[in-house]
Amino acid sequence: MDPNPKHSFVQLGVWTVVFNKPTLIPEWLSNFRNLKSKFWKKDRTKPGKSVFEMRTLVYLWTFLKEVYSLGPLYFLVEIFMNVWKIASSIMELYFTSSLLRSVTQSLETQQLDFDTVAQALVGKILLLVAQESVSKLGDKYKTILEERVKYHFVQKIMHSVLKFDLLTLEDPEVKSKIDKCGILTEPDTRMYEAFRDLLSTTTEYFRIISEISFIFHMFRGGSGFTLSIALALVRPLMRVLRGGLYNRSFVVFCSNLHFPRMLSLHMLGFNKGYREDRVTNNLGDYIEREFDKSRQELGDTCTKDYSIQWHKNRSIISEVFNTLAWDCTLPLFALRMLWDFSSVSIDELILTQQTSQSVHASFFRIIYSTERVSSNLATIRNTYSLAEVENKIKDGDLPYPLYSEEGNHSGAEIEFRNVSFKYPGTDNNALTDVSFTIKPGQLVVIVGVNGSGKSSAIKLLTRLYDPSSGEILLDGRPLPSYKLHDIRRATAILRQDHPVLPLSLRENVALGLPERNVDNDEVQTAICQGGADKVVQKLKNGPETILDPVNTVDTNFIGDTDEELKKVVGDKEVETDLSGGETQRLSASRILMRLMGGNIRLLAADEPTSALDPEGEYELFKKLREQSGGKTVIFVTHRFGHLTKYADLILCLKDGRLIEQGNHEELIAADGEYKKLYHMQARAFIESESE
Ligand SMILES: Nc1ncnc2c1ncn2[C@@H]1O[C@H](COP(=O)(O)OP(=O)(O)OP(=O)(O)O)[C@@H](O)[C@H]1O
Repeated sequence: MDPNPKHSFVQLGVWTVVFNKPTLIPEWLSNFRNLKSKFWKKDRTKPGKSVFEMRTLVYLWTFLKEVYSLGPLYFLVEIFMNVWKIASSIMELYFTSSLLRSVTQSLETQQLDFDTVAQALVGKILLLVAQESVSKLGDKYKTILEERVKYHFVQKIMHSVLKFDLLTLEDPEVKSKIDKCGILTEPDTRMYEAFRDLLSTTTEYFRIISEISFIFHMFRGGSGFTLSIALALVRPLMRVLRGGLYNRSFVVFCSNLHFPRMLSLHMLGFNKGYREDRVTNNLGDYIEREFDKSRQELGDTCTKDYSIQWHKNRSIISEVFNTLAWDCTLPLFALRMLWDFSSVSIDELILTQQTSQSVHASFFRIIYSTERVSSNLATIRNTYSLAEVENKIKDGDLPYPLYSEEGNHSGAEIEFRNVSFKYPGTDNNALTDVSFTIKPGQLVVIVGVNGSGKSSAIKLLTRLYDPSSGEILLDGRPLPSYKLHDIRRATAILRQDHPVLPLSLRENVALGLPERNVDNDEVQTAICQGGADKVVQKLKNGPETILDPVNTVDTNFIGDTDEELKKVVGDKEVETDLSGGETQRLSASRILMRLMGGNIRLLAADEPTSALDPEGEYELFKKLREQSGGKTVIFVTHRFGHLTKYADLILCLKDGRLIEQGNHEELIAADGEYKKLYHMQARAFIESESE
C-alpha cells in the first residue's frame, strides 16, 4: 500500500492499523460533526452552503410514534424509568451528602446528632430499595416493549427487502442499507436499542444539568462547586483526548503473511468441508509440516486481537496520568493542605470526592451515549429509507396473460429482437445482437459451450435483468409492459443449483405453488414424478423432516456422567445431507408441482440435471415434457442428444452470439457448430454410459 501522508500507521504484532493523522480537534468531537451531517446536507446549488434536511426528523418522529403505538403503557413506563433515573440520582446525591455531613459533623464535634444521621440513613436505604424495585419492574416491561419493537421492525424490513428484485439487491447502496439494519443472520434488536439509546442520551443530558444545579446549590456556588466539577471532568476529558481505538475510523490488516497461511492450514485441518479431501489425499502430514513452518516463521510475533494489543501499546506517561485521573481528589486536597493547612476541612474533602465521582459517572455516560446517537439515527434512517427504495426493474401495467382465452394454446410466444446484454459492472457482453422467435407451445433446446450465454438468455426471460439494448417481446408485446408478478407466476424456471430450503421436505416441494395451500396427495405426486420419493423413504420423519434446520441447540457436556443429558439432544436439529442429485430431484419435484397446479405458460430448465446420471436425466426430461402439455418449453443442457430429436427449434450460442438456429436435421445438414457439439456430447454420453 502506498503511504498516504494523511495516514498514521501503528504496528501491533501481526496487525497494521491505519488511521487518519490526529487533528487538532479530538476525533471524539467528530461525533458532533457526524450528528450534524444527519440533519444538514450540502446544498448542491450553492457551493459551501448547507441545507437543513427534514427527512431525519420526519423519520425520527415516525419512529417514536410507531414505538408508542406498539405499547403506549410500556412506552410511558420507559419514559418514567428515565425520569426516575434523574430523580433518583439527585435523591442519592442528597441523602449521601446529608449522611456524610451529619456523620462528619458528629465526628468533629464528638456529639451525635441522632435524628439527622438516622433520617439520612433511612432515606438512603429506602432509596436503595426503591431503586432496585423500580429497576426490576422496569426490566419486566422493558422486555415486552423490546420484543414488540424488535419483531415489528424485523417485519417492516422484511416487507421492504422481500419486494426487491435481484438487480436492486445487488446494488451496493441497497446492500449496505440492508447490512446496516443488521438482520441478515437473525432478528436483531438494533431498532429497540436505537430507541433506548436516544431516550437515555436525552436523560443523561437532563441528569447532568440537574446534578450540576444540585451541587451548585449544595456548595452555594463557592469554590467547592468549581473544584467538584473540574475533578469530575478530568477522567472523561482524558478519555476524549486519548481517543480509544473505536473512536476513530481505521483499517486494520494482517501484514505478516505467515499468520493468514497458518489460519488457512488450520481451517484445512479442522473444517468439516475439507474432511474428505484431507483424508483421501493424505493431506495430514503436509498440513502439520506447513503449519509448523509458518509457526517457526512467525516466531514470537503477537497474533492476539489488535484491539487487545492497542491498549497494551500505550505509553507509561499516558497510563500514569490516566490512573491518577481516577482519583485525584485526595492528592489535590493533600497539596492544598501542604500549601495552607487551614483551608481544608474533612467535610469538604468527602463531599467533593463524592459529588465529583457521581458527576464523573454522568459525564462518561454522556460520552458513550453521544457516540451512539449518530449511528442510532443512521439505523432509523436506513430502516425507513429502505421502504422508499424503488426496484431497478420497473414494473409494467398489463396483466399476463392478457386474455385468458387467448387463442387455443397455453404456451407463451417469445421474440428476442437484436438483444444485447451486459451484466451490471462488467465490460463484456454476455449476449450480443441475439434475435429469434419461439412460437407458442414449441420445445426449444439452447446449446453452446460454457459461457456462451445460455443462462443469461433465460434470466432475461423472467426479467431478472433487462437487455442493455434490443427488445424482448412476450405474446407480441414488450416484456416490460407486463406486471412482473404475473410474468413470474406464469413461468417455471428450473436451475441446476437450487439450494435446499431450511423448511420441511414437504414445503420444499409445495412451494412450487406458494399462492395456494396444496394437499398432501398433490405433494406426494410431485415428489414421485420428480424422483424424490427415494429421499423421503430415507428420512425418519418422512416429508415432514426439516432438511437444513436452524441450529438452536447448545450443549456443554463435562465428564462421563452426562449420558442421560446427552439423550435430551436426541435427534433434534439433525442435518440431512442430500447428494447433488437428490437435491436436484427435490427441485424438479417443486417445478413439477408448479406445472401441475399453476397457469404456467413457459417452462425453462437450465441444466437442472447436471448431477443426475444419464438415465435419471432422461427420465426427468421425459416427465417435464409430458407435464408441459402445450406450454412453451426451453431446455438448456450439455447432454442434449436425446432431446434435440423432439425439439421444434434449436438455438446454438457461441460467445454470446446466436450462430445457428433450426431443427436437428437442418443443423446437422448445416455441418457447423451444432453438429460439432452434437458429436462431442454424444461421445461423452457413450463414454459415461460405458464406464
Ligand atoms: N452474474 C454475472 N455477473 C457477471 N458476469 C456474468 C454473470 N453471470 C454470467 N456472467 C458472464 O456472462 C457470460 C455468459 O454466461 P452464462 O452463464 O450465460 O453462460 P452459459 O452458456 O449459461 O454457461 P454455462 O454452460 O457454463 O452455464 C460469461 O462470460 C459469464 O462469465
